[in-house]
Amino acid sequence: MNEKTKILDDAAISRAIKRISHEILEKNKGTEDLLLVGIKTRGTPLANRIQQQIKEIEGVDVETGELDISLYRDDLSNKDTQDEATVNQTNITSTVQGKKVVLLDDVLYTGRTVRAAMDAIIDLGRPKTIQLGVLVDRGHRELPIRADYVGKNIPTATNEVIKVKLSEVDEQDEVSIYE
Ligand SMILES: O=P(O)(O)OC[C@H]1O[C@H](OP(=O)(O)OP(=O)(O)O)[C@H](O)[C@@H]1O
Ligand SMILES: O=c1cc[nH]c(=O)[nH]1
Repeated sequence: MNEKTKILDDAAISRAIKRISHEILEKNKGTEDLLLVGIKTRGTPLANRIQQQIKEIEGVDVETGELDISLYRDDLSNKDTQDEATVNQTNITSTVQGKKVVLLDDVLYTGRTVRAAMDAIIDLGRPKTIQLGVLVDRGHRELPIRADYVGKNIPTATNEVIKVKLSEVDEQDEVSIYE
């Protein structure tokens, strides 16, 4: 698989995260009852960076949590492959009851990971709302799911793959498209 185009560099990723942080505050009219939940792997640093931004803007430490969801997809280019997402681990120490939960992930594609994440949250209690923020929306949804906050919409072909790198996990911040 070869890198075709670099879509976002570290400055662009940083700007997108700052914008999303402001949008979360605007939509929710502040920080009250917010709970940021990162979907592993790279949704976790995304949630932490947004938490840091919100702290800088509002001076408030918003609660965070983490979900580990595996997607069993053997071949991204094979449309007939049966994908299923299962929750491996839930690391959410605060209650979700009455919270405004913001799920955060690096890439939104079929929507199956987010569907599993919503099921996991609802198993824990009744949040007031569940919202979704992603760094990249690459299209090709298989479920009626959309993101409330999007870093960048990147129309893709099904044989392409979006790779997000974040320095907490990878050596650098970068979003590229591979073919
Ligand atoms: O909308 P979907 O079709 O569910 O795809 C999106 C998911 O796929 C990727 O996760 P991946 O399973 O590659 O795990 P990783 O984040 O740990 O690399 C990505 O990080 C999203 O969580
Ligand atoms: O292209 C894709 C599809 C799902 N998940 C990714 O990280 N990239």
